[in-house]
Amino acid sequence: MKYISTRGAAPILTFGEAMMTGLARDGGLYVPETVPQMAQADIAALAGLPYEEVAFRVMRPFLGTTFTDDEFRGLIAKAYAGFGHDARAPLVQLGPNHFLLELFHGPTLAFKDFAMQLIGQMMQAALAKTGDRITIVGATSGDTGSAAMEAFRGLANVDLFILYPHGRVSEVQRRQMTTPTEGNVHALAMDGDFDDAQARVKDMFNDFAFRDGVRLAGVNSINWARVLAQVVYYFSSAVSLGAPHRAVSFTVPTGNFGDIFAGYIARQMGLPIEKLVIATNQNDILDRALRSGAYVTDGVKPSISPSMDIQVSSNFERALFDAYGRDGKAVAQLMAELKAGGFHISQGALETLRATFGSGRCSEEETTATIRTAFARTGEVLCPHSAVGVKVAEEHLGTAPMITLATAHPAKFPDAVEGAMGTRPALPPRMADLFDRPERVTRVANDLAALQTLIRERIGG
Ligand SMILES: Cc1ncc(COP(=O)(O)O)c(C=O)c1O
Ligand SMILES: N[C@@H](CCOP(=O)(O)O)C(=O)O
Repeated sequence: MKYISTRGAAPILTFGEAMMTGLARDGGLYVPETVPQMAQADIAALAGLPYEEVAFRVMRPFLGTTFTDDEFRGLIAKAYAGFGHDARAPLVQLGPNHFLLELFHGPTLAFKDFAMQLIGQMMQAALAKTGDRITIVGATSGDTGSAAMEAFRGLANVDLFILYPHGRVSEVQRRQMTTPTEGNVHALAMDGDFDDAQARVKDMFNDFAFRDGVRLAGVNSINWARVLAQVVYYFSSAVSLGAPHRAVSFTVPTGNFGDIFAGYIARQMGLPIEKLVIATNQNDILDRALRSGAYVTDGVKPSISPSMDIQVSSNFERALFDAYGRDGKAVAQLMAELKAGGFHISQGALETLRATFGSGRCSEEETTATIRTAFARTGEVLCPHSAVGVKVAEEHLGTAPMITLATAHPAKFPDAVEGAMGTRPALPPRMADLFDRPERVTRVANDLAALQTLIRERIGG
């Protein structure tokens, strides 16, 4: 199993190498050279299996020889042992043909835990074999950072730096990142928005002297292993609603396009998915791009669903790579144009994208109204991101059952939920003292050289 870059000019890697590499050295993102196919009988056989076994069967073909089967089963078991629901990703019914996939029962209450807990286990296992020490730098709009802190805190051979946009994450998210006491994890509150933070992380990867000097690794969804782990719950949920004998659709609250791209991979593997619907908040660049063909940034607007306040949607590059017939040069050209503000998707590529993806946008007012009405109708308390998904899904209901991804727990965004319903959702008991724990955070400027100096000093390099 080999991995190639979306820009076509980086070394071809194995799964294990791609996981430890993060961003490709030509600035692109790694994707499988060919996507393994799952036969209909093998998909049907997933019905009724524990989540961990589904995870093993779905991901195994992508791994090559990186882990033995026994090792991989052990890592999966450890990754999901701390989840607060036996089903790991339970489905609840919202309406006659509409289901909600609750992805917030992991340790930090967001879907990121599904991949981050596993990647934490896989990276530790890989590092134990080589004896290497790595520096992970990640950008977050709130959830990736908290999930990464939880997965990597206290590890002897990893230093983790998380850049989050100062003042633009919820208080619960911030405290999840600033209250871990372990010395190997570092919360950095940066001037700017998420796109700035993500750009600085990519700059660090593209500075080879720095990258090689600190042994840089990434845990954002630039890392293929992150995307792969998220493919699993598309299978587990679709099968429980009758796949492969019945097709389903998904609506995915979208920002960096990693989660919905995992659904795209599930579809490529053979899971019968009719439509994958991109749901955006007022940062609606992906919805506009799908409608008009113009992918043009116009500045991040802070919203009540802050984790999706993104304009430079990193993983869209992976979808463009396929839509352009896997032409790395064409993708490199589009990404160069994006640096200058935007690009136009060719008519052929746009039609290819539209054959798989639908899209919709949810305003701030609609998000608030959806939290309120969904609770009144179903008793389900939605986080604002999940509400964006539910609102857009309702506009796309068809004959196939619709599964909307509930990407975070409402207690991570108590202000938005209180604004809609008048009551504040409570944190789980294990986090009840989150607001009493001391915070540790460094304010940093949006300045690449200064960030690199800080990281080198902290790791003693
Ligand atoms: C709660 C929540 N919902 C949705 C998203 C969007 O997911 P993606 O960036 O994979 O599109 C994020 C951020 O990634 C998130 O944290
Ligand atoms: N919404 C994300 C943004 C980063 O996305 P990633 O999937 O690329 O890590 C967050 O919560 O940080």
